[in-house]
Amino acid sequence: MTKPRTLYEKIWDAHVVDRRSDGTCLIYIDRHLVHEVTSPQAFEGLRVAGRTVRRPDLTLAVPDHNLPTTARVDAAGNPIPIADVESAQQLAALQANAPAAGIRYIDATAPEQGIVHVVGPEQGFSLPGTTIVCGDSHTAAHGGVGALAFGIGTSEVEHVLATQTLLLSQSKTMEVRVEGTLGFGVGPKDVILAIIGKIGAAGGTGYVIEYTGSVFREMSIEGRITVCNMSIEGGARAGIVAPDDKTFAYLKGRPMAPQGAEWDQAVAWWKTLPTDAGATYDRTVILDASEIAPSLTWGTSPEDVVPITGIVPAPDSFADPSKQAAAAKSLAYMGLTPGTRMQDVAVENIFIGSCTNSRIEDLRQAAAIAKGRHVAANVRQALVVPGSGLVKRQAEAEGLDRIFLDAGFEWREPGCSMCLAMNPDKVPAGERCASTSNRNFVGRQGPGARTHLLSPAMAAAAAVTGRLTDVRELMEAEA
Ligand SMILES: CC(C)[C@H](C(=O)O)[C@@H](O)C(=O)O
Ligand code: SF4
Repeated sequence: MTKPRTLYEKIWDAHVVDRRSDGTCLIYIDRHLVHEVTSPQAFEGLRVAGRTVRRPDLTLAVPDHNLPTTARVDAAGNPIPIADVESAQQLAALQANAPAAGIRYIDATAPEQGIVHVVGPEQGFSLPGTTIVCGDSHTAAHGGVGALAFGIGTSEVEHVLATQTLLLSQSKTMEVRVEGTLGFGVGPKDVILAIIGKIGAAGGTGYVIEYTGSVFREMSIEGRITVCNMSIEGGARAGIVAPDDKTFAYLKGRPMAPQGAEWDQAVAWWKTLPTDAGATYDRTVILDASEIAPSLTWGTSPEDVVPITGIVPAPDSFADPSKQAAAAKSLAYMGLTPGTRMQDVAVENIFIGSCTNSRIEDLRQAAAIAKGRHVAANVRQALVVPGSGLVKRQAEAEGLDRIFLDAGFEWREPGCSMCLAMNPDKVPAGERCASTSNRNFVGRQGPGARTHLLSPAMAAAAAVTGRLTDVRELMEAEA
């Protein structure tokens, strides 16, 4: 009998091309996603070395980070030039490099354009049991469809373009099990914030996390992608949920998914992937679903998590002296006083978007709160940025754009937007943003910007009240 293995170990073993004496392995890469920020130097490296792209058919390129989210074509249908010189250069490089290498390139003006981590699963490019890389730390998102997916650096991007392989050491395995039923108003974003709050921003270092338990079995694929997306914020190399019937139903018929007999063969293999009974993980962390509240961050690390019913913590409430110092610094940057109720904190900016929370389900949840209400007078920017053109169209078909526009939100074109300050969407210095993105680092949304990470429903609730708000109050009001 073969030794029982975890999901991660099965995918790893299936992709080993060569084992080196030092324990590292050459791993075959099934899928490579490419965006404009981390690819120009990689393509340039290939050119200088006189190398070509080995498997352009396994590579997909789409611009997202540097694109403004305002209209992309003028009234005559011509592309509107990008004002920022560096952004324009990176975008032009991708637009030239990808097609020249025979790589499918989704243009900024195409309906399928979107954030690379939204586009992959949506196109059926990201599949269970595959190894997926991208020069982007949030590649772990694709673990939501049962892929082993992780971010790589620009030199590795070049290596994968040239060889379709990567030299890696195997990670340790961590099981994060959440059993039980999530409470009213609690969703995937609250679950991952609670997990990171528990394990810490470095807690996953050296591990690939498998999310197990009834909460993830019952969770939609969109929700699983949200959870896996933020694995990196818990320090992990990747996060993954075992593929199941929900995964297969989500992927079936997507443009780049296998069809016909190939589909049946693929499903048969995917069904063998879940962790075997008796397999062991290097570490297991257990959370009780009923103890997870609608959550958000107060500081500048994704581990700085409190329930919305909580208060801004005092630095001396932390045991570890280095955490005490970090908390004091965070609070100064965030302009917060210990003891303040989170719900008394006013916000001037709202961002609903990013590869964490810009899929259709996210927009539906935000719209359910925005419906029939209006953005508060003290809120100066309230952006809703769909993760892709296809999400945008679907939302429009469902009338969600009207709900947001009537409520005073802006309805934008797809892209990374205010998640990071690499395009015109920024939070002004000293202002606060209720954001559905995944990073609350100093300066992340613009120099001096103060970020509170939370769910789409909580962001919409903050928009209509003008302060951080327990979404359950607005949901109860509806009932
Ligand atoms: C620009 C890119 C390389 C970066 C990443 O690696 O994640 C960005 O997507 C981010 O979220 O910070
Ligand atoms: S949306 Fe944010 S986290 Fe996601 S890829 Fe873009 S910049 Fe990175």
